[in-house]
Amino acid sequence: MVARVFIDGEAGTTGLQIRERLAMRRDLELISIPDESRKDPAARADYLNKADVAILCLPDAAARESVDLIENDTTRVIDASSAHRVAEGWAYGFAEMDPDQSGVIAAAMRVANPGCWPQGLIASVRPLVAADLLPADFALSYHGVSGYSGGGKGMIADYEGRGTDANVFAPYALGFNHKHLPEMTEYALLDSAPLFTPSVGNYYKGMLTVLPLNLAELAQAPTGMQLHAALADHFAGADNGFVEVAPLESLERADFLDPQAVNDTNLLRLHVFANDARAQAAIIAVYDNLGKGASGAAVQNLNLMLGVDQATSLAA
Ligand SMILES: NC(=O)C1=CN([C@@H]2O[C@H](COP(=O)(O)OP(=O)(O)OC[C@H]3O[C@@H](n4cnc5c(N)ncnc54)[C@H](OP(=O)(O)O)[C@@H]3O)[C@@H](O)[C@H]2O)C=CC1
Ligand SMILES: CC(=O)N[C@@H](CCC(=O)OP(=O)(O)O)C(=O)O
Repeated sequence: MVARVFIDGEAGTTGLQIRERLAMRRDLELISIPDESRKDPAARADYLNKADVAILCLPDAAARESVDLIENDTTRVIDASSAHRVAEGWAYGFAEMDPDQSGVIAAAMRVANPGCWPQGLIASVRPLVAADLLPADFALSYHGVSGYSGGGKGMIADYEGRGTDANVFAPYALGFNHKHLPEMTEYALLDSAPLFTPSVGNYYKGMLTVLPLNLAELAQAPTGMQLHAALADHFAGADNGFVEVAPLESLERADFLDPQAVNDTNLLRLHVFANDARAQAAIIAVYDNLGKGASGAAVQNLNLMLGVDQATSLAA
């Protein structure tokens, strides 16, 4: 059976990228709403209800509306917005998060695609808490830089309008209340939210996140080798995994740490750096905000839900 896939919000940044990634697929039929009715709830309801899988690439309120417009019990949903990431009845769409998470996604009717910032944190922290190397109440800070496409069409137009006059590096969320905090706390297995200071750079896409670890605060500080081994073991077992762990390093400079290093792929690459004598370490994640951070992850989840092999179908 050829699955019918509807992208609600296909004219947006994430939606367009998903459409491009699916354009050559013969195992599914992309059903597209006419441009003039793309914001008409009645027309959207029609497409949502005739789709086998609906991928929501919308602001949160519109994504909630789409779910309410589904009247049957057959349309499966992948929501790229942050509306349902900690909601009851939704599977969290980070397939490599746990060994059985890809199976949970494969069986789900409702999948919440992860936020771009949470993925770097969850990949860096969850395996360490699960392995008892970090306590759940450890005070963490987390920062990083994202290309401006992370803010969607509005931010793209703003940055491209200002060109080289736009800030090269712009910290934000300095009210310390970013909307990703609940999702980060829950799936990184933390007792409370990290101190999160994201920033936007004046380039289109690609992310680099940093989790500094002041391990001297722990009675039993894990070594860099222990941190690295826990992450490498965790992600070595992931089915269809797109998380890679680079070799353990202790470097003054690392030119390969470029937020754009894995653009146009679905990879999330983790790097571990440590100085055991000081009991200090940092875990750095590099990924494409429109790849593993959004559209690539949505296609990965779609493949899991349709039982399609990632290697042959996820071109990126
Ligand atoms: N960009 C990224 O890196 C990431 C984005 N996401 C999430 O994905 C979702 C989409 O983001 P993104 O693609 O960046 O955003 P964009 O602003 O680029 O696209 C959103 C699209 O939704 C359309 N839209 C808005 N309201 C409605 C409505 N009521 N009915 C139908 N369509 C509507 C917009 O229309 P119009 O074209 O007229 O504005 C636009 O085309 C968001 O929830 C975002 O938070 C998640 C992870 C990363
Ligand atoms: C650079 C930038 O502004 N990024 C967005 C997050 C993009 C993303 O992850 O989207 P969701 O919010 O749907 O998860 C922000 O921080 O709000």
